[in-house]
Amino acid sequence: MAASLLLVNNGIFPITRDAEGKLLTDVPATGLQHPGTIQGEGKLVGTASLFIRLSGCNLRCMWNIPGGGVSACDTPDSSFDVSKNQLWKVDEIIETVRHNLGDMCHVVITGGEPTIQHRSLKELCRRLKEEFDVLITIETNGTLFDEELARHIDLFSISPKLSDSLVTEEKLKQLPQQLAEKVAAAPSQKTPCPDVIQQYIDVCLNSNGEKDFQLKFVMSGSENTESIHEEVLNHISGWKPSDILAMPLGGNHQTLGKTSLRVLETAIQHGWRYCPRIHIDLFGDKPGV
Ligand SMILES: Nc1nc2[nH]cc(C(=O)O)c2c(=O)[nH]1
Ligand code: SF4
Ligand SMILES: [Mg+2]
Repeated sequence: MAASLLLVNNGIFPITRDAEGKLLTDVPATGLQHPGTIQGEGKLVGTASLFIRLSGCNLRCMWNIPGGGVSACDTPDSSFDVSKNQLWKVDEIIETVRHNLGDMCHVVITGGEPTIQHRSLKELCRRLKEEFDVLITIETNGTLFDEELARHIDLFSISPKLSDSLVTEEKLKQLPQQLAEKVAAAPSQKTPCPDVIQQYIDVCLNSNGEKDFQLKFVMSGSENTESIHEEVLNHISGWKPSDILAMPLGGNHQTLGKTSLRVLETAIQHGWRYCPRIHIDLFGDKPGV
C-alpha cells in the first residue's frame, strides 16, 4: 500500500497551488500572494520555509501563565482536537511541495508529534531529500527516536516538555468546559525522556557537522531553570549553552507579553539563546502561518 500521513486541515502551508499545480482560490493565511513563510523559531529563524504539520501527539501540554490563567498547546488541531485531520498520500504531499517550493530551500516537519508516524514520515523525508534541494527541520518533543528517519533530517528541533506542562485538575478548571473535556479524555505519555534526547544529540555529534540540534524549552521565567536542569540537562551530554533555546510561553501577543522579558532575562543569565516566535509577531495566532 502507498505510504500516507495524517495531516491537520490545510496541513501543508502556506501554499497557493494544489498537488496538480492548479491555483487555489483562497490566498494563504499569511495574506501574502505567494507560497511560503519564515521559520519563526530557533537557529534557522527567518529562513524561507514550507511547513508540513502532522496530526496527533502523545502529550497534552498545559502551562500556568504568570499572574494567572493557563495556556494549553498552541496547536490543538494536532494534539487533542484532531477532528479535521486529513489523510494524504506521500505522493500527493511531494507533488504539492513541488508546485509551491519555488526558490525555498527549507521544509519544516512539525505537529503534533511527527515521529508518531515515523514509518510513513521516513518515506516522505527520503523523497523530499531525493527530489528537492532542501534542508529538513523536524519539530519534535523528543520522546521518540527513529534512526532511519533521523538520517534524512538536518536540524532536530527538540522541545522537551517538563513537569510544569502536565495537565492537573487545577489547570483543567480554568479551561472552557468543552476544551477541558477533550484534554482530560486524551492519554499522555510520561515526559521528558533524556535517553531519547541523547540519541538525537549523538546522531549530530557523529555527523561530521552535517546535522545540528536545538533544545527549545517553553518558559515563563527563572522559575523554570531548576527543572530544565534537573529533568533534562543534568542527564544529557554533548550540548553547549548556545544549543539551549529559551522560548517564552504563549501562542498569542497577550500571553507572550507576560512572559517574554522574564524569559529574555533568564536566557541572558545562563548564556542561552532567547527564542522569539516571530511568526506570531508578524501574523498573529492564526494557524497556517
Ligand atoms: N512560521 C512558523 N514557524 C514555526 N516554527 C515552529 C512552528 C511550529 O508550530 O512547530 C512554526 C509555525 O507554525 N510557523
Ligand atoms: S508536545 Fe507540542 S504538539 Fe504535543 S501537546 Fe505539547 S505543545 Fe502540543
Ligand atoms: Mg509549535
